[in-house]
Amino acid sequence: MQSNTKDIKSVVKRDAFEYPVMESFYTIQGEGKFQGHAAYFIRLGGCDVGCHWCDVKESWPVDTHPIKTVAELVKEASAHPGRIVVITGGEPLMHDLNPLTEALQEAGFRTHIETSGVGKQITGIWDWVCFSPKKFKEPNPAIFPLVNELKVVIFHPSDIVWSETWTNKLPAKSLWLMQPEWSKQADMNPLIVQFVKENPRWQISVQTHKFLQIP
Ligand SMILES: C[S@@+](CC[C@H](N)C(=O)[O-])C[C@H]1O[C@@H](n2cnc3c(N)ncnc32)[C@H](O)[C@@H]1O
Ligand SMILES: Nc1nc2[nH]cc(C(=O)O)c2c(=O)[nH]1
Ligand code: SF4
Ligand SMILES: [Mg+2]
Repeated sequence: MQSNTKDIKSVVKRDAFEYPVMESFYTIQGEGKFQGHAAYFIRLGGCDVGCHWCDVKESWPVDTHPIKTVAELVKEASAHPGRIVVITGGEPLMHDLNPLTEALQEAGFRTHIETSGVGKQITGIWDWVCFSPKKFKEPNPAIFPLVNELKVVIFHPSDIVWSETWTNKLPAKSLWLMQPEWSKQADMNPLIVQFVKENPRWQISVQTHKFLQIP
């Protein structure tokens, strides 16, 4: 009885936990292994990594976005039939993702994250971790054993060589993807195609949602 009361209290507290949310939307995962699958995206505000080619710079401020609770986010996601929730940003690891991911999994969702790995702590319970390291800020090495897919954005030919510096840190089963920076496709695609043909452990990820003109 005592412990039951305590459990209810901790769930109420968890469901009241708050996040800054730039936007949330039901769409098709455009990138990586789950490309083509329906998913609910939650884009949290806040990022201090500073990628000059970032396609969502509006997400960078941490304190200008509407605040939502775990309960509100789970309810919104539950309004759609898809059972994957992708937590992205901004840099989602700026926040404690344990309350949100715990509640989402309890509600029957798969929890996926898009992250640069930059954060003091690696929080959350994950079914799929997409790790996209950046030259502009070192990731927290605690993420390495959790990585399911490495996704390196290729802006310059030197990024192809740099991509290979990450692979030996990651689980043997992880997928290795190169994704052309959106504005550099004409120059980077031929190089990536050539590289993957010669190094078939690697795969290409393109931002298919942008071709489909969906969020
Ligand atoms: C906007 S970020 C948010 C999540 C996290 N901050 C990160 O960088 O992984 C989501 C994904 O988009 C990629 N991305 C951002 N801008 C891009 C661009 N201009 N071209 C290609 N990929 C891009 C990131 O590398 C990341 O894999
Ligand atoms: N459709 C769609 N797929 C995505 N995959 C990763 C995205 C992201 O911005 O994290 C993204 C996005 O913004 N839209
Ligand atoms: S880490 Fe992600 S959100 Fe932050 S600037 Fe880079 S691409 Fe954008
Ligand atoms: Mg995006």
